[in-house]
Amino acid sequence: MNARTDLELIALSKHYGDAVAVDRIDLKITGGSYCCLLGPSGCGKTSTLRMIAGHERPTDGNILLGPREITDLTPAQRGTAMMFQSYALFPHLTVLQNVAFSAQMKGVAKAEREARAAQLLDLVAMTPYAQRLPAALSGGQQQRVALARALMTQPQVLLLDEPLSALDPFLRIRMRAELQRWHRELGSLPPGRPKAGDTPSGGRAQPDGGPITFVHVTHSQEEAMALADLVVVMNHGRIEQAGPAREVFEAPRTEFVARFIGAHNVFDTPAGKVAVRSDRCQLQPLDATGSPDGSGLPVQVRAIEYQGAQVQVHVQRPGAGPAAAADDAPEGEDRVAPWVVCLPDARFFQAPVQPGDSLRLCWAPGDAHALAA
Ligand SMILES: Nc1ncnc2c1ncn2[C@@H]1O[C@H](COP(=O)(O)OP(=O)(O)OP(=O)(O)O)[C@@H](O)[C@H]1O
Repeated sequence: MNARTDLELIALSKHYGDAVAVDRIDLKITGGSYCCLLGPSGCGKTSTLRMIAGHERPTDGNILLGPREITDLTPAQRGTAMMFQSYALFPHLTVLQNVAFSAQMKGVAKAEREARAAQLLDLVAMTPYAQRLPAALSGGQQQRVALARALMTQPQVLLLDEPLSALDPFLRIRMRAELQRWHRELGSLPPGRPKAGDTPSGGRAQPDGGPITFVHVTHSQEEAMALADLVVVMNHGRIEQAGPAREVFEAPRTEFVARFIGAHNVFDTPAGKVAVRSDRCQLQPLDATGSPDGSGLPVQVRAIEYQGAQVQVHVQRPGAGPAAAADDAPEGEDRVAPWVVCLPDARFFQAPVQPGDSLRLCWAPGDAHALAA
């Protein structure tokens, strides 16, 4: 990786009056990687992104891009570009003119800026729409144009604020694959030939057609896991955990991460709280001995959800009423009971269970992952 383009946040904070939106976060994002900032509403993701972009002034801390301190630079000087949630295209300009606009403002010659804009429209598969106005495009098409426009400044870091949230679920999944492909292909694009005087002080983005870093804000764990090399889980302005998607899923550090990333159950044990993946939990007859180490607890089936390839069995402590179950459900999750056992459909239908059945929920000791207190 190109050490020149690592993005580093050092003790970065943002306060709005008395409210602490971002609380002394430290984060290093390797140049060329795909990073997702993930967390519930209000956890400080957008504030962090806006500070990197230069749209929000940090209360404290520093931002480095490669060897450059960019904390106090203007957005245009940083080597970053932001793609906004509302694609904010100019309605009276064609697609090509929208993409070429920033270069036009900098005085880049028409032929040169349109050649670069055409190259980016090709990347996002929008060449046939170059002469259309934004109003004649679908949401997904507008998003592609917005992306091409952000890339026109040849940023070292592309900042994406909930880029898929306005799309329908099918398009969202398609665009996920597209984002991955664009991220991969951008590093191999020729850098273009900006005119002398066209470059911001301190260096030009993608100076050698090198890797581009994507920083993508989302509240969807599924999106983050599908896209990111580096998943950064935030809560109350702090980073709860940062690591590769698989590491965060396999070894959530805290109860918050285990619950937010989903597909985990959290249990109180004499040794402290542990997380166990829902697909590693098992249901046995109540009189079974449980796990080899004797772990496991009596539960009652509360609901069953058939999901095709798998079946989710929602369970709770025996006798706990619906209200108790709802209280136990983690914030932001719509579970009907505190724990979920996720079974392959074939296994479930070999020995189906019913709501009201009393069973033992257990797990292998090696599948229990200790959580930080
Ligand atoms: N301009 C502002 N003035 C005052 N408080 C703000 C401002 N912008 C954000 N906040 C507060 O800072 C906290 C973090 O907000 P931020 O937008 O960074 O969170 P987020 O994780 O991006 O949330 P969402 O997913 O809802 O966009 C929230 O409590 C929010 O209300």
